[in-house]
Amino acid sequence: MVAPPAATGQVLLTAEGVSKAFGGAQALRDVSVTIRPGVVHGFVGANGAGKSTLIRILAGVHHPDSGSIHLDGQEVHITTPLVASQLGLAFIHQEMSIIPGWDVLRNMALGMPYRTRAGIIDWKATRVRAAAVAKRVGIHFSLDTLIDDLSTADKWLVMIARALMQDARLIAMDEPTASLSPQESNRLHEIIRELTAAGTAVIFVSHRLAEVSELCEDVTVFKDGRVVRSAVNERLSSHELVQAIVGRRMELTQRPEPPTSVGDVVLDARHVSDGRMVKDVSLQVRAGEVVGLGGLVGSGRTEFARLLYGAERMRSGDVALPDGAVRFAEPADAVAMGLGMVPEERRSQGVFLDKSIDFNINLASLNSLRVSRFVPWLKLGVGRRRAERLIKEVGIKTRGAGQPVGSLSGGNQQKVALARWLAEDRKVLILDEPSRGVDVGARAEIHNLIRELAARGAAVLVVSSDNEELVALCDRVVVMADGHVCGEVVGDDVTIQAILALSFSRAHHPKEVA
Ligand SMILES: Nc1ncnc2c1ncn2[C@@H]1O[C@H](COP(=O)(O)OP(=O)(O)OP(=O)(O)O)[C@@H](O)[C@H]1O
Repeated sequence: MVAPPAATGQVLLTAEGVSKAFGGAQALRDVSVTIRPGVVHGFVGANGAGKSTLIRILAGVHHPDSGSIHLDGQEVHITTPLVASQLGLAFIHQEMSIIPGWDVLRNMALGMPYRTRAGIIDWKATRVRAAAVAKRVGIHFSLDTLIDDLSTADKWLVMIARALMQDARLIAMDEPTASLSPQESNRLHEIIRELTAAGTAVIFVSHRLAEVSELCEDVTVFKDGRVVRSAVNERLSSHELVQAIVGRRMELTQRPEPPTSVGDVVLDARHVSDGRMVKDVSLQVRAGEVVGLGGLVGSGRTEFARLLYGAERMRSGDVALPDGAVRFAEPADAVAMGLGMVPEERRSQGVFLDKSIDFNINLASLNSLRVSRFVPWLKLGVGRRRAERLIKEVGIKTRGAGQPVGSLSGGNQQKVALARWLAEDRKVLILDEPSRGVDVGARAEIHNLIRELAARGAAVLVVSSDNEELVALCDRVVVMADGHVCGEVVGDDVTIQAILALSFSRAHHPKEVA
């Protein structure tokens, strides 16, 4: 197959007829893509469709089984990440390659040929260049700031600055906005527009189809390792993108049916504070209810959820479950008491990457697999069948239950983190960003599963920065700002506008002294 011709202008890079298999799994089949200079090119597709695999091939991390790559019309063999970098190709992934403990300057300079004077790194010259690049991407903090002290959005800026330090001609960004607030995403979009205006090509991977539609002039849609649509100089609407990705029309944001029966309060948090980010928060969730917790980044939502399941210590306040007041020292205690949780940081807190899907799914419900209370054996066959059933129900794209979670695509790892809590009925589920990185079709499936769990009597608290998700999923949404609960919307009043209005409601109040 020949790369689709760019309708207008020049061509920077083409991949032609690229195929790649991992073991028995065909990740890419005869894929062709054309990247134009100065253009934002969106890569979209379901989880496991092959987007990251193509990017890793361009980055020199994987090698194609067949096919070719041309840069400026010349065939190139990107055998290692160093070759990619020398060719002017830069890559920024979700799990950013920042060096903790280093300052911004050293993180920006990483990977570029250091300027040396008499064999010693010339930090003075490096700093001058870094300062110019930092200004270009709108870095407003000192280059001496410790990288660990930056927000995710600011770390992205540092990564973009690093790419520019290397004079990158193409920057591929894998889900850059997945962890950013709408405001931070808008700022990143502006920077991307400036980069492309100056001639840099950008590959932009995202499951947020509205932003792809707005930002990307060219789009490639992947499905099951193939390209199913290449749009050149043509903006596809969100609906057109959904149709290409899932192969059918789908409503994007619909309110859920109201619950048929809501029971007693199951999770009762009163006056919870951590002395820092969470200030006197009270919230109740009843059996059968899906309650959303919204607010801007930094509002204290995630911190509050982490206090509830024992990942952080409460300074004051009470949390009660039906069996009485609880104060968990660690998440394992919460799990033993019938809580389930999907933490925000999936890769570091949610799943064991080197272990199989089977192991990860059954991890929280090992007790139910014991042959008897007195025998330390497990009914492994039961566990395996349970894992296989859930793989089907949640739609995890895999070769089988024995596959290590680390070799799944990002969105499929998230599905495993969620499936663990579907293995057994949980009284309370706390889900932080449950569909981050999950494709549009699977997202709807995950939402259905969460609603089903609630219908079976679970009390569900969903923390999300994605207001569309809160509208599509929750019966009621509590909004936090500045560490406080600043309001609540219920039923038909749950709209994106109402959540946003509440999120900003404290913005003009003077900050309290904690
Ligand atoms: N290192 C690997 N070993 C085995 N299989 C792999 C490896 N990397 C990717 N795969 C498989 O290749 C397929 C394509 O995965 P890829 O990561 O490219 O998908 P993706 O479109 O980026 O998905 P997502 O949106 O979830 O990030 C998946 O089935 C995945 O399990």
